[in-house]
Amino acid sequence: MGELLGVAVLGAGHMGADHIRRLDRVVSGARVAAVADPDTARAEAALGGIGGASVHGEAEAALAAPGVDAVLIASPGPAHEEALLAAFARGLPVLCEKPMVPDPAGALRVVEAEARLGRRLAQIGFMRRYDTGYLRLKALLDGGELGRPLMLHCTHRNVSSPPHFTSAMLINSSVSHEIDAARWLLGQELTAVTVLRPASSARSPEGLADPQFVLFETERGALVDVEVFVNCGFGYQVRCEAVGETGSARIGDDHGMLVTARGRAHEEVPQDYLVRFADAYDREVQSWVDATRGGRVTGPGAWDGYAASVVAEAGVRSLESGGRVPVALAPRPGLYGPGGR
Ligand SMILES: NC(=O)C1=CN([C@@H]2O[C@H](COP(=O)(O)OP(=O)(O)OC[C@H]3O[C@@H](n4cnc5c(N)ncnc54)[C@H](O)[C@@H]3O)[C@@H](O)[C@H]2O)C=CC1
Ligand SMILES: O=C1[C@@H](O)[C@H](O)[C@@H](O)[C@H](O)[C@H]1O
Repeated sequence: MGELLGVAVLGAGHMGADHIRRLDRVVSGARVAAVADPDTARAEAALGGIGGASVHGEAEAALAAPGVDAVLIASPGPAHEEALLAAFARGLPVLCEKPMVPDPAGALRVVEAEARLGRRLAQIGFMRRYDTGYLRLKALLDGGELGRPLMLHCTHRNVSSPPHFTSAMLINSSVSHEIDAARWLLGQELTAVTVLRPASSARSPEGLADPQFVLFETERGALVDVEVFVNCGFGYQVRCEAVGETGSARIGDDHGMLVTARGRAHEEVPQDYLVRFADAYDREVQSWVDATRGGRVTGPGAWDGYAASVVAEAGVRSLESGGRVPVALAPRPGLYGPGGR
């Protein structure tokens, strides 16, 4: 490694471009060494003239480029397994956007490959673990301030969904964040899932089951409900209320600016995740760079990515059947420790 961690960014779309900007201008200790995207013009545009970075049409070529010490995967979910395994084969540390691998069998292959290496290389991009509100909620829960946790009530609304979005992606892309946040906040595995379909919004694309209502059960009897609505049209809203035996706490109402002008006051509502979670992404990537430069892996790992995929897949089956679907995780390899979350 040179003075700075040389990062290969795979995928230069919305998230990839934002991470390239972040690595170049926000985070310290790293530089963009290579970018791969089948759309090389998009990769060039995302780089926007950043010097010293090579552009490639294939991920493998970026991993092999000079000066690459680590990898940030921001390609679409189905491309993640191949990229993760290629990074492992080269011994490169990885920050992989969620979902780690949408298909649980593929996610398990990633866990097994990392376990065979005998050391952790992957951090998964569940950035809510770096959001100030979520961190405060976690501290309250861990400190026993709310008593034994009984319920989490979650809201996840997007202004609109991208054209390729499917009904399953409301769960395995959007709700994957609540799945990870619930496991982390409660320190419990999710054991069953039931998905209900209210009437779809007339504003949502034809055929998309949107909104959905998702109910998770946990291993110690808590319940987690999630309203997910990805074409709500009115704002990006992510809320979470924890209810315990002795108190409750809610996050997600205090984002945006309070504007007072011409005798009226209104609050600005963020329109997307890049605004709402900007600080969390910054902290996530800085923390990954710092840990990687120190030869460590911290934050959510491959086991968390795998667990999220299994729970999400159970959710998709419940969406299709309308019934309650139990969650069955494979045995956890020793590499991930007994807590694993
Ligand atoms: N943490 C978060 O809040 C968010 C995470 N994401 C995740 O980030 C990832 C990317 O999402 P977006 O940027 O929204 O998608 P996007 O569609 O805007 O960009 C994906 C890019 O990857 C490129 N690509 C396709 N196959 C590739 C391959 N094999 N190797 C390298 N590049 C490839 C595409 O040409 C495209 O430029 C997904 O996993 C998504 O779930 C997306 C939005 C927010
Ligand atoms: O990860 C994300 C997107 O992929 C997903 O599609 C959105 O619903 C989430 O709000 C966003 O954080």
